[in-house]
This record gives sequence, C-alpha cells and structure tokens, in this order.
Amino acid sequence: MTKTAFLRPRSATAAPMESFAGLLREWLPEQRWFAGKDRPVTDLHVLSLTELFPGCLHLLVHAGHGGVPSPGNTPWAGDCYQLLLGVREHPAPHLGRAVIGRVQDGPLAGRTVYDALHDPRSAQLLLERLRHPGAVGPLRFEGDAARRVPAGLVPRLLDAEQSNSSLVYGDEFILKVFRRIQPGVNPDLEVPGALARQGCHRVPAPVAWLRTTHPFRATLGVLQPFLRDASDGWTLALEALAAGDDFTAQSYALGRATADVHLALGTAFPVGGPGENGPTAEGMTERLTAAAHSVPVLQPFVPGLRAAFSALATCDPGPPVQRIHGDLHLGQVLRAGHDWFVIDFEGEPSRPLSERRSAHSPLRDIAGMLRSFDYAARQRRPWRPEWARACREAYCAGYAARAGWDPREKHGLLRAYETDRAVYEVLYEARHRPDWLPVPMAAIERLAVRGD
Ligand SMILES: Nc1ncnc2c1ncn2[C@@H]1O[C@H](COP(=O)(O)OP(=O)(O)O)[C@@H](O)[C@H]1O
Ligand SMILES: O=P(O)(O)O[C@H]1O[C@H](CO)[C@@H](O[C@H]2O[C@H](CO)[C@@H](O)[C@H](O)[C@H]2O)[C@H](O)[C@H]1O
Repeated sequence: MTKTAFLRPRSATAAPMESFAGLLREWLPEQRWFAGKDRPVTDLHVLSLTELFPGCLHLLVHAGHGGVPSPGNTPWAGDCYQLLLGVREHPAPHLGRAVIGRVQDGPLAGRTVYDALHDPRSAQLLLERLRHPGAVGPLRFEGDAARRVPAGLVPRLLDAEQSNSSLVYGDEFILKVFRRIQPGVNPDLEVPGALARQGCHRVPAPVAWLRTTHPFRATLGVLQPFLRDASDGWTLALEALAAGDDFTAQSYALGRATADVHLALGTAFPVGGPGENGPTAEGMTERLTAAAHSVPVLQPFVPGLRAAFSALATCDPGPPVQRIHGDLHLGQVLRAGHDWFVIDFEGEPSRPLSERRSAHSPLRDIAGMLRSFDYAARQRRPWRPEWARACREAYCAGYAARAGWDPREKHGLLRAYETDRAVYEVLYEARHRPDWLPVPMAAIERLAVRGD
C-alpha cells in the first residue's frame, strides 16, 4: 500500500515542451492533493495570477471536468487549485520531480516551470512575506501581531500523504498551503484561532496566514507552531500493534482530549441546538446513494446500510449539534510529551465549505476516531479486532469522563455515524488509494450484515 504512488518522478531533461495550460493539465492529476482523479480534466484556465516575487508566480487555476459540477465547491463546474510556480531559464538539478515542464509558447516561452514549494529559496521568500504583513495584488499576508517569527528559518517540504502541502521552517513553524480552494474562510484558520482565544491548549494557534480577495475571498495558507518531537496517533497505533502493545491508556487520553476540544468548540461557537435525526438520516442516505453510484462494490450492501439510517427515527436526538472537527482520525492527532493535540480542522475535503462550517453532532467526530482504530488494526495480518475493540471502549470511556455523557449509550446514533463515515472512506479510498478499499469495505460488510 504505497502512499506516494501519485508522485511520478519527472526529470528536467525529460520535461515535455508544451503550452502552459497543457503542461498543467497533465501535471495536476498526478498530484496527491488533486481531487478530480476520477474524471478527466477537460479544460483549465487561470483565475488569478500574481507575481509573488521575481521568478515565482502565484496562481489560482480552475480545472473543469466537462461541465459536471463538483459538489458545492465553486459556483462553476470543476475545482479551483492554488499553485506556486517557479519560472527559470534553465532547470536546476535539485528541482528533480518538482519540474512541470518547458513552456512552448506565450510570455513564458522557453522557460521551465516547477512547483516552487520544492525550492528552498522560494520557500524562504514565502516566509519572509508572512513575516511582513501586507498586500501583493489580491494576496493579503496577515498575522497575530503578538507572535514573532524569526528570520532565516530553514524550510523543508513535508513529503507525507496529504490533501494539502506543508512546509516546516526550522522545526519551529509549519505552513500549510491549501491546494483546493473554496470561497470563504477556511475552518483550519477559523477554528484554531477561536480555540486559542478560548485558551484551549490542545490546538496549535495560527501565527500568520495568507488569503486572497480575487476571484473570491478565500484562505490560502496558515502558519502555526510546529510541535517538535511529536508523533501522530496513526504512527503510534501501528507501532503499538507491531510490538503487541496495549493502546488503551493512550486511547483513553485521546477520548479526554477529544472531549476537551468539543467543549471548547461549543463555547467558541455557540451555535448549538438539539440534533434532528430526520434530516441527519436523509443526508446520510443521499451520500450513500451517491457513493454506491460512484463505487459499485457498495451496491449489494445498500439495503443493510440504509437500515442503520432509518433506525434513527426511533433514536433520541443525542447531544446538541455544534462545530466539530469534521474529519477526526488517528492521523489528525499528535502526541507531544504526555499530551494529545488535535490538528487539521478543515473537515472532509470533498464536502462543501458551508457544510463543513455548520453545526454537527459530536458523535460524527467520535465515529471517525472509532473507525480509525479499526483501520489501524487491519494493517496487520492476522487482523486484530480485539485490539480495536479495546481501544474503542477506552476512547469512549475517556470521552465520557470529560464530557459527562457516554457515546456508548447512543448506540443507534453511533452506528449511523460510523456507517456514514465508512461510506465516505470507501469513496475516499476508491478515489485516492484503491489498494486500501478492502479496509472500509470490511466495515461496510460488518455494519450492513451484522449491524454492530
Ligand atoms: N503543528 C504541527 N506540529 C507538528 N506536525 C504537524 C503540525 N501540523 C501538521 N503536522 C504534520 O503535518 C501533517 C499534515 O498536516 P495536516 O494539517 O493533516 O495536512 P493535510 O490537510 O494536508 O492532511 C500531519 O500529519 C503532521 O504530521
Ligand atoms: O488527513 P486528511 O485530511 O487528508 O484526511 C483524508 O485522508 C486520510 C488518509 O490519510 C483519510 O483517513 C483514512 O485513512 C487513515 C489511515 O491512513 C485512517 O486512520 C482513517 O481512519 C481513515 O478515514 C481521511 O478519511 C481523509 O479525509
């Protein structure tokens, strides 16, 4: 199960000579963060182009898929992506696979373009811009005046499997450059900022950020403190499994940390109200229908899965809805020292921003984490259902100890949210990592047939 299969190596000498748009049309679908892999890019045009500094262009491009709108992303069909492109007369060897190609015609004719985030010089200049708030064309560099970012921090691009691109500066700060851009404030800036103002220590607070005003207002990137020596929950869980270690104490602490974040979110965004099971079941059923249409292996399980959603009619509405994390799993939590921290408040990247910023049941996050223990336990053969079960129990117990209500007592709701999450995972894996599809499919079978 390789995580970087989409990063096909390119070399500067083998770079094709093509039109600028032609080069991008070929390069974009190869990127891990490109969302439209299941549909060909039929048209591509530049929505905004700004010279960030000499030799570095900032672009927002629209990738169209033959008029089929992407769910709720932009008012037009297709998706908008943020690119930072370096432009050089001659390709430099250190750029390796970052080279996109040589442009054949137009104002860039004969030049080589490359992904500037791979170029340490460009990454340094980007941080310089963030250190000095101001505007460049439609771009706005802003920050928390109380936080000082030192000059000269050495950048490195994280080579992880990601929906976005992240640069670490001197192991002190991390800059997340959003790739798929939607109009509006990104919750990964909005939420950590609001939680920091609440004094919640579980979330690294934004230090500086980049946004645009054209062709619409949107958040483009966020700089936050880098948690040095932290390990993510996914790595820790896999290490524990490999060593045959128990992971229940960590799971319990993670449950408490999740409840802390939910409590702080409830205070920072007082949007609550009772959950309404009718509309919740309707939304889940619609997502299931759409997913089964895209991923036909789901189809035989649809009746069993629908049962989990229709059973909501007889469940109590559960805890009040509120702002939540929206895509909580073991890869979104970092253990540093003895504490768990929560990162990446963007929500599920394929969902519209308005939906990701609205109130949901906290059970949705809890279900996401419960699914993640199952994912981890299935990484080894023979798979370890009892390991996952013990973690799930401990996580819920930790959550209950802090939140004052026990997720295990909301069995019907939890089953529906777990089912909804597993359906999302099937879609995600089919699109991004087809080798992983059996992992959520095993849960689909369990939830559809046995219902537990
Ligand atoms: N504040 C931080 N401190 C240390 N590592 C971080 C921090 N934020 C993110 N990371 C690392 O960067 C990775 C990607 O970050 P994330 O926000 O999840 O990006 P994406 O949305 O692209 O998945 C995380 O898995 C984690 O390893
Ligand atoms: O971290 P992202 O915001 O990019 O989240 C997306 O990618 C995740 C994979 O990296 C995906 O998570 C799924 O795989 C994880 C193991 O790699 C597992 O722990 C999660 O439980 C499972 O959902 C996530 O769904 C997707 O939104």
